[in-house]
Amino acid sequence: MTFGARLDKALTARGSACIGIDPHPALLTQWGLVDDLVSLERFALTCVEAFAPVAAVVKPQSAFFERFGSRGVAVLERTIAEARNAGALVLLDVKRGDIGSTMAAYAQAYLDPASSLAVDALTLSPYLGVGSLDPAFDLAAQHDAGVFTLALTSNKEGPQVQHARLSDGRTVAQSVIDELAERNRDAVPLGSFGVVVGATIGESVAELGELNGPYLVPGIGSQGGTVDDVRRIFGAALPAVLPSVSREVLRAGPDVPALRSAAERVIADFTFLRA
Ligand SMILES: O=c1ccn([C@@H]2O[C@H](COP(=O)(O)O)[C@@H](O)[C@H]2O)c(=O)[nH]1
Repeated sequence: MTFGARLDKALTARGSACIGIDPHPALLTQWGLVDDLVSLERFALTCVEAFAPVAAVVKPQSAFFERFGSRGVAVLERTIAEARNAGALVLLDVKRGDIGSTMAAYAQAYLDPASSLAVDALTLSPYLGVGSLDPAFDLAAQHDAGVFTLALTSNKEGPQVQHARLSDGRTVAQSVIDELAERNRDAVPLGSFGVVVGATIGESVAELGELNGPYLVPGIGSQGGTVDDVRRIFGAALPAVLPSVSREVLRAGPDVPALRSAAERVIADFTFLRA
């Protein structure tokens, strides 16, 4: 089954929410942990226990694992494996992007099922040109995995690049979405090639109705984005929206039932997406 089909099924069964696993140093401290590898593992596996049985998607942020070097990456591998075993789709937020020949190696790392870092989907950055990501798109298609390519990010610096206009008048963000839409053409019920559109973007400078793929929507909660922002930005595309929340939920830890309740509140807030 393609990633798009698996995601569609998971969103129907579990509700539309992606819960982030972001072991920020400040959150480790707030949880009464210290900033070390043992705490990283405790934090990540507590998140898996709380979220993976109920959330459609969990999203580990690779940076917070990589900062501990190879042993942090080993914790990430265990986090990915345990979350998938518990029934969640795992979307790794790692924002890779490089020239095509190097991109092929990144793709192998995250999308080849034989890799210890293999995930259901990952995030990609298109700013070496969307075509440079083709090796990842091709491997994702080969292994029924998914990708989410940055289009309109939630940070305030994004518009400088993403709102720029091409010679044909389209914004850069629109051109990214259009290339992914081409990859999703004819996919049923949902394509596997998603884009990232933040809840904090204000008015969209891109047409969001034609992707036929999922929208990963970060920026909700700690960055100021709201449920109403999501409703306003996406219009007819709302059923394909995957809202993503990290710190707002993680602050409920380290108690597993409290973390799960916080995740379930996010799921409940977004039931309207597929009502
Ligand atoms: O445009 C983007 C793309 C990715 N992110 C990532 O999502 C989470 C957001 O965390 P919160 O605590 O919910 O703010 C984080 O991992 C970012 O790297 C994003 O925020 N915006």
